[in-house]
Amino acid sequence: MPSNSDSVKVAVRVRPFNQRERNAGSKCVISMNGNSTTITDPDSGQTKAFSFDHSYWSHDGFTETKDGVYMREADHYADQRQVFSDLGKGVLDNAWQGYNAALFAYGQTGSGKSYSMIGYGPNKGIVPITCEELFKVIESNKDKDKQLQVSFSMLEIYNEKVRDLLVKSKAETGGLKIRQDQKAGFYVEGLKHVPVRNYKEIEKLMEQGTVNRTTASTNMNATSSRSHMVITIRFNQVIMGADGKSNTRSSDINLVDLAGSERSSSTGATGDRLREGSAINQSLSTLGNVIR
Ligand SMILES: Nc1ncnc2c1ncn2[C@@H]1O[C@H](COP(=O)(O)OP(=O)(O)OP(=O)(O)O)[C@@H](O)[C@H]1O
Repeated sequence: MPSNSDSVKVAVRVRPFNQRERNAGSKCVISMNGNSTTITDPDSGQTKAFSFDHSYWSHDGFTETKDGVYMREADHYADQRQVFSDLGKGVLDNAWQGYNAALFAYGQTGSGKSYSMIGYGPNKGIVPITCEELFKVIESNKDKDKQLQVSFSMLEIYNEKVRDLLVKSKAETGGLKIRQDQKAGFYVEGLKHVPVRNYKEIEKLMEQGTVNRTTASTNMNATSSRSHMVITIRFNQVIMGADGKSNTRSSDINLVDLAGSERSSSTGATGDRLREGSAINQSLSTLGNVIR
């Protein structure tokens, strides 16, 4: 990360109630003011405020068009574009300067991670908007001495096993190996990095990967992701020098949609779902330790 910006930024987002919460007559205990998020204990009325780099209110203040687009109606509503402008854009700017960047979506199951990262239907999330914006700039490049190359990979970690989401067949056992190289750092052996020439190609790969990703319905979320997903956009800028030698500036943008933490009593998980849930919770707590 460049030294003139904070190396870590944290944002929270509150989504609208889902059907289950509406049926239960739930009351919203979160309020937001600027970057501050306040939680109120519904019994005692006690409040606790937290400050983040961004607090996004997406609970209400919008209408849904007949095409299914969530449109801002009130000023306080944070739409997908705004979340991209604050978070995805910084990641892109860093990539242009040759820095690696990572964006994680973390939260309880059903809290809206996949919605923010990938999006549903016409409400595109950070990942597709970032890719779209990247290619807009690439396509406007008129510098003949600068070649811009992009490749795309997409993997999931399901029950502690790494699987390439751009490969259709689900290997019964095994999974890809994570290795460490002195120069390249950590990498996944055998993972496909597909060269892409335009946004349409990325969109197609992303659709394919999303279909291959393991999801299932639980009591908490009808479209619950049962795996952690990592999309890597590798961006190379090959710059021709006056001496005829080329210089490559390379950066990886890692976009991570984690599986949600869950309580088996709330998700109603048994069998496979329970096994997945316990792998998810264990790996999230390990990730927490690593970050700490
Ligand atoms: N900001 C939002 N605006 C409107 N709807 C949202 C928003 N965030 C989430 N939703 C809706 O809430 C539901 C759950 O969201 P999502 O699938 O993104 O959760 P998740 O955190 O990825 O869950 P899991 O960890 O179980 O995969 C979806 O139907 C999604 O469309």
